[in-house]
Amino acid sequence: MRCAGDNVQPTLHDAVLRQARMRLIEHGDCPADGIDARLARSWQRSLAAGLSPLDRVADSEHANAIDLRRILTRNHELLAHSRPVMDYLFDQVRGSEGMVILADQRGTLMRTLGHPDFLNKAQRVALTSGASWLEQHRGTNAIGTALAELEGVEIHGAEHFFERNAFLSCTAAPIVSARGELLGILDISGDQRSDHPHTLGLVNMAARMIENSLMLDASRCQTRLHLHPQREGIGTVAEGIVTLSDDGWIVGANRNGLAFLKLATRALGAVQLTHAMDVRLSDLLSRPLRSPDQPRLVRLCDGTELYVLVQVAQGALQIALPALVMPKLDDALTQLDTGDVRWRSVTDKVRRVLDKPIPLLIQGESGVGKELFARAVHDSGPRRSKPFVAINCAAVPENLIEAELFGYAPGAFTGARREGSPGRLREAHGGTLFLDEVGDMPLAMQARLLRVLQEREVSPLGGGSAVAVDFGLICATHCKLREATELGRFRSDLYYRLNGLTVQLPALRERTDFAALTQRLLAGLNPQRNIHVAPALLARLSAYAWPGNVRQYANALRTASAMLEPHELCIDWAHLSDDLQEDLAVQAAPTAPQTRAAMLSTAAEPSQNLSQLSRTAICQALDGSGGNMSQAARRLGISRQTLYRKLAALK
Ligand SMILES: Nc1ncnc2c1ncn2[C@@H]1O[C@H](COP(=O)(O)OP(=O)(O)OP(=O)(O)O)[C@@H](O)[C@H]1O
Repeated sequence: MRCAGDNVQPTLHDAVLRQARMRLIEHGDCPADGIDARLARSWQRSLAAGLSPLDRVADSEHANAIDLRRILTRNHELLAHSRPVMDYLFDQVRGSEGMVILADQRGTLMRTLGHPDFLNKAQRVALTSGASWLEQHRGTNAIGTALAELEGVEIHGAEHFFERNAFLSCTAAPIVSARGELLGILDISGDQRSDHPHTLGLVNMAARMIENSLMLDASRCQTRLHLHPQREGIGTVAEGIVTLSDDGWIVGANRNGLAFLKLATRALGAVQLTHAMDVRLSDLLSRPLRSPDQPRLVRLCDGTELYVLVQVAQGALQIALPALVMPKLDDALTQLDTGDVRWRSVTDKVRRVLDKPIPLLIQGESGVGKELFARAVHDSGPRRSKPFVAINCAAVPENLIEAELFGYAPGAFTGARREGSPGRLREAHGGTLFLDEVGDMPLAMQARLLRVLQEREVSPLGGGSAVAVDFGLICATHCKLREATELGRFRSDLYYRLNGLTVQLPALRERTDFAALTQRLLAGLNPQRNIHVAPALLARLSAYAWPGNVRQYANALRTASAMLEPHELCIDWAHLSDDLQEDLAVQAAPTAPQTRAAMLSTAAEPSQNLSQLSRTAICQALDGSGGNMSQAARRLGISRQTLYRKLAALK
């Protein structure tokens, strides 16, 4: 077995391998020494999955046509960017009767290109679209083992766990996104007699080409840095690529980008470029205006020199070059933007209507920040010096909402203030009226509101002359208002009046800026202290579903911050409340480090319900601690008593 980064070494000596294999078949165990450590780990994982070298694989490990179509649709971008590279790769291996394979992040084969002579043999061992090549289904194999080890691997002949795969020689490399998420696996397989020592290098390079192509496509509207220690390295497959948010955070990078800047994946979204490079952002971004296409020499903070070619996005110019281009755009909307793609696209749309009399309808689950966003819209627009009046339509009792909104004349009803009330709509005059949970407004009130919006004047309850009002209108709802109109719960004429521009804020579990958002929340909660979350915990938090969205997460961080000793700056398991610890523990504890996307997609698998996930996590923790209950409980982050309780519930 050879792995990425290894010097090309001779494969395992045949005799040692044969002996180890005999032991595997005859005694069902794997020798601790003599064979490559990664191979031993993989054989052990295969044994732990209950496989035996002479097994046949169940047909159920093959996606049906509908599932396969779903997988292909979900991965259409990966497939599109892989296609030219796979075709090129196939040209290179055509002579050696091999095949080129693309699998998704769960090891399901999505596209195979093969020599007709070899395809027949491949079909017999299910090297065909739809088949799962996860280690737990097919034992040690390049695709499954590359997924488990998250690096490029070669598996030759008898190194395969299943006897029936021993005629194969396979080489696979992971493909990861600019945010470090595992996207899929690229593989070259062939007859083991035609194995070539350079295949691992070829597959690794092809995977890098696919990653770069995906990244360049996805970052068309972002500021991008192309880096290399040599000027001529820029533009080659060996270049580093880094993307920046408009205010200078490093939000994406290919592997070489991270390596050149000496950063780990967890730095994405959490580190400003100026912390990695000894350069001012405005200086770096102004240079391309003067001399486009000219790389410049830049020093990292440790003195290392790199050539950098900058491709500037429009927004970044606005942020970084106030004097050169336009006034500084550091408003409330910018401050809320921590790099999530959907959040940013909502912000961009809203900016276009900021100074226009177009009502805004904000949709999103409870706690995603709809009111915060509405306030930021107000604070960033031309009405910012006038009042922002927020009314929660679900919270005001139905019999009071009319008086609350429209005001009333003196003595209009029993219990009313003697001097009357102007009502919240008039309070909002000149500024912005924010109607939260507008979908919960009683139908009678909807008719009155519609009249006010049409006539632009308010008549107080109990008489008095109508008063002209002028306000910007922002509404928010956690339900889809269009559906409420179809059910007759919301007037469609009012819906069309409110719905000038409708935007949907993403749920926390869908956001791609978890690390940056965490830093922003922590900075807001603890302005005097530079508190951060331990990287392993951050990965678990980012994989959690957060049903209460940012509200729930901000509260969890507030509590955890309060648990820190005065000298502590790092939030870890021990600082979380017990219920959150338990919630995090029941989400699957992966055997290999997985990324947020991989974990989310595992969580989204309908066949894996919560109790199955809980069972998996507990079994893995017990396995990993050799049955030691205290150790397993610590791994899961729960008490020993809770572990006993959960085990009893599983029986
Ligand atoms: N991007 C963010 N940065 C900082 N805090 C946030 C962010 N988003 C939400 N919050 C915090 O989360 C909490 C909920 O936000 P908000 O009230 O705006 O959500 P909402 O979507 O209007 O919720 P609901 O639908 O339940 O009214 C607030 O305490 C807010 O400060």
